Amino acid sequence: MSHPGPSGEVVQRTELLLPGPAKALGALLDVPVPDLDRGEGLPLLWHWFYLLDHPAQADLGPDGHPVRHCVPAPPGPDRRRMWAGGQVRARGALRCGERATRRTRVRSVQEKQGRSGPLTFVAVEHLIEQGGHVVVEERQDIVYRPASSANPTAPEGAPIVPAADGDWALDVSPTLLFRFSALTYNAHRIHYDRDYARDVEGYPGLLTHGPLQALAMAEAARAAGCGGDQVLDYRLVSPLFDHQGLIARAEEGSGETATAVRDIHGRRTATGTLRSEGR
Ligand SMILES: CC(C)(COP(=O)(O)OP(=O)(O)OC[C@H]1O[C@@H](n2cnc3c(N)ncnc32)[C@H](O)[C@@H]1OP(=O)(O)O)[C@@H](O)C(=O)NCCC(=O)NCCSC(=O)C[C@](C)(O)C(=O)O
Repeated sequence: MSHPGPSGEVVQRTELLLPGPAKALGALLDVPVPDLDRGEGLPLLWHWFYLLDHPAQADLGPDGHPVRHCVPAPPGPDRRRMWAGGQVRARGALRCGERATRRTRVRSVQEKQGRSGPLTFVAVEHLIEQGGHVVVEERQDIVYRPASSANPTAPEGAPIVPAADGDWALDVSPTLLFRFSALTYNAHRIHYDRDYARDVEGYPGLLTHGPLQALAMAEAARAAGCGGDQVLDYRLVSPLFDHQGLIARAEEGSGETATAVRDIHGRRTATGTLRSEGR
């Protein structure tokens, strides 16, 4: 692996993809693991469990994310990092049993004014190559907010909206969030340290990871048989806390599959569309 450098630099990592992370994800989400020896490659978004950065403990900041020798680096001190959305395009099969290389760089930094205050959006590009071809092309939108920004509150007393036929539901417990953090080597404390999430960042509970919600949308589409879609565009539109459940749904339309995540009260927390390049 090349040593992580400052923003603008390309950070590269190569490894042999082993079956372990895919099997661990299957067990965590109770989803079918495809044939890892002879199959068509890993399902959409399963690359998130491979080619992970391993920052030095000494480089972690107070929120558990690295503050130096990392891409992206936070745009300033005392910022609150969130995963805001992104786009993932599968351009070929990513297979276990073969080496793969990921190249990462910051594509753009944009300052915006949101309802909740100033927002710095950092678009991070990841390209994964295997066998001489780019097989996964991804943009991750990471947002940084000042510590003084207004935080959402959890709606109280709203009626429960039960899961319907075809919904894909997860019980979001601290153990699920902890195991997802461990599988992605993500030490961000908002997902497992309730005291920190409440007292320092001001959230009413542990936050459900953005990638976990995106994965739920992709898995809902896979379970619904909306097969073959290779491009996912998604946004995390509102924080989802650990006591609020996670219910994903995917519905195939004429040009694309619409997908979303809601909490047990019906509040939408993520939206996405899946499409094939050819449709
Ligand atoms: C993103 C928040 C702060 C915007 O907050 P807001 O409501 O203040 O924004 P807004 O007023 O709706 O929009 C302002 C501007 O931002 C843009 N915008 C607005 N939303 C997005 C988006 N998603 N992606 C890209 N752009 C976005 C929007 O289009 C607009 O741009 P414009 O002025 O040009 O029109 C707010 O919607 C929010 O809190 N979303 C939920 C975030 C969340 O819960 N993420 C998952 C948990 S954090 C996590 O998983 C972390 C992890 C894994 O540990 C890790 O660090 O990597």
